[in-house]
Amino acid sequence: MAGSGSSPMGISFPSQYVDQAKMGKDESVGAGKYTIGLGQARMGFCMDREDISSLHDCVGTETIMDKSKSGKTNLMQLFEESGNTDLKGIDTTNACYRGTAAVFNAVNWTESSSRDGGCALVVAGDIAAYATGAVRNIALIIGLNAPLTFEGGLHGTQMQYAYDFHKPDPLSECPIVDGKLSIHVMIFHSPYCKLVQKSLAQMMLNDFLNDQNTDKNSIYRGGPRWQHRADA
Ligand SMILES: CC(=O)SCCNC(=O)CCNC(=O)[C@H](O)C(C)(C)COP(=O)(O)OP(=O)(O)OC[C@H]1O[C@@H](n2cnc3c(N)ncnc32)[C@H](O)[C@@H]1OP(=O)(O)O
Repeated sequence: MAGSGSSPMGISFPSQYVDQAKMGKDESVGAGKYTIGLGQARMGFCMDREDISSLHDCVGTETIMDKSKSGKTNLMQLFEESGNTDLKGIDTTNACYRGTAAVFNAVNWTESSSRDGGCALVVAGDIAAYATGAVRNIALIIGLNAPLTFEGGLHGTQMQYAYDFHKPDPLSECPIVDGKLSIHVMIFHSPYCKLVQKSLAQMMLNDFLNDQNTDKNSIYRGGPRWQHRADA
């Protein structure tokens, strides 16, 4: 069986955004804090007429609409015309990891005996219903013989107890986020672009350091330049 993975993929952002260079100037911290330091040009946000469902959220989410109704039921409206009600799966709700978990669940289902033909659809979205953060939504179709395949057994997981998201104030609708702690404990995630670049760079450096090949300097052309980081 050829590996399962993603075929078509779509990503959407709300049309409203805060220009990050302007925000830096307005806050008197300098344009570079957001554009260079956090690596982002625009930060999208929802208007008061939008919620996670208007972004077509379903399987993996951090944000449950009205904290009750499942996003999956909203997505089912897309299948009414075809009369297809036979769609398994439910919302997977968790902080940053919910979309990734939904993708792994879809890959596992695709490769399992539960699969009865067809593909899995993963729709992951987040409207960042807390004090700081950006809005995004992504949809993937997971199936067999996909051009972008997942290599089974090659991903690792690290889970630990942490208090970066919590809700100590019952009068507050939104949780409190300790951003510094969050980016420290969730090593490889994407609240802003620069963290993704840094995470990939660290991964490449680890690969370089662990590589036993004698000619690794030619394989990782930038590697030796960063050796000092490991030596420090
Ligand atoms: C579902 C989820 O995604 S959960 C994610 C939840 N977390 C979030 O949403 C994160 C929310 N954001 C935050 O908490 C904060 O904005 C943080 C933690 C990302 C940044 O903290 P702040 O104190 O505001 O910024 P800080 O002073 O650390 O500056 C950020 C970077 O910009 C750099 N910087 C600051 N000013 C400038 C400037 N003028 N020019 C260039 N770079 C600058 C800093 O050196 C720093 O770089 P570094 O991280 O490589 O050290």
